[in-house]
Amino acid sequence: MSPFVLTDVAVTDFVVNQRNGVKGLVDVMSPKTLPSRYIQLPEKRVTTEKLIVDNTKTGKGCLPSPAIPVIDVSDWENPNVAEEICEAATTLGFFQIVNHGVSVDQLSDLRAAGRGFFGLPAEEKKRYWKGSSVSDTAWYMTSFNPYEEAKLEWRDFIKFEYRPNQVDSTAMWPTVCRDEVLNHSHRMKPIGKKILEILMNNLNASMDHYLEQTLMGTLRMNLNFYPECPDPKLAVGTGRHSDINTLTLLLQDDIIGSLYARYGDKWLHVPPVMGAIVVNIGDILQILSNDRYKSVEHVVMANRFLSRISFAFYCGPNNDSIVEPLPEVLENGDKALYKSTVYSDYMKYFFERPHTGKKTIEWIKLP
Ligand SMILES: O=C(O)CCC(=O)C(=O)O
Ligand SMILES: [Fe+2]
Repeated sequence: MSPFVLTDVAVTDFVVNQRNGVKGLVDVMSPKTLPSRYIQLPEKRVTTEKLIVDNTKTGKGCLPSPAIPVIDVSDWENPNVAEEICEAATTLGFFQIVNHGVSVDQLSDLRAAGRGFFGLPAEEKKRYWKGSSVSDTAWYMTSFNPYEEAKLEWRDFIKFEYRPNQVDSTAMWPTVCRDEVLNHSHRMKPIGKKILEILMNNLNASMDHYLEQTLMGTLRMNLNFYPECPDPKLAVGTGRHSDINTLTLLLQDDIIGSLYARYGDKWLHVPPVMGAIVVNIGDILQILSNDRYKSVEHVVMANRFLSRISFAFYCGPNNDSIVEPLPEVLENGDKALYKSTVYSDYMKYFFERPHTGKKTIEWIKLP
């Protein structure tokens, strides 16, 4: 029996104000039903009728279901690789890559280190709470923006920001995962660069120093933790959003598939593939390419019996970068679809609100 009644006020106080996170709630109170603070409005839930069913397995329907492509990148110079990447970026906005050079063991070590962080005593994790973190480049938080959200997301996370020129910026990162997080970013950065080069090449834009600063001048990583949830159908792990960067390289759990990408008015499963990295296009690539590349909404469901961890490596612009459609994509006389925006303003708009689908990019869309 829970020692407290899990009213909205009590949950907010324990999870947010006392900084225990949703993992703290599960560890200490083991709720048998979903507290109402987490019961999403029906339109925010991902229910089975909104999922795309794989009709190749059921034998129903005549058209095959779309599927997120899995691209073998063992030879980056193979023209098929560029073709498949550009095709996925212009259609589904999501693909997975395999044979990228990071081993299954290295990925498992990262997962173990990430679980190590979330498994720390609450008092230890609280030291990183956003707004009063002991590190100015690492913040721990629950949900997404709990001070603005009507309902909370069933997730805790820690965000790391890489500042290459600031020598000791990682000194205060949690030692339980610092080296693995740093190693992972060193492995992901060249992969992100390769993919961005391919995507820019396809737009006839050359990746000079200036463009590189806009595409990947700032690198960040989110470690997301989704505890077991008493009623996943009513909750959401990460709410509907598109990423506000250029490119995300995501390591998801190797067994539990909880990530869904928008396809029409339905949700398409992004299944776990052994050793794969999920890649998705962010809003800034959609803006730079004037809608040639698609930043696709996605959502993460919670799970009943198992916790899940994911690692999102984000390539994005520097705060003072101006984002706008590239001259190369407007050369043929196309009208710019987005107004010029300073990236820090774009981020502010996103982070000041709850997760709300594609609202941020719509905000700068020209009439
Ligand atoms: O947990 C996941 O699979 C995805 C998380 C996500 O969308 C994000 O961190 O931007
Ligand atoms: Fe995302």
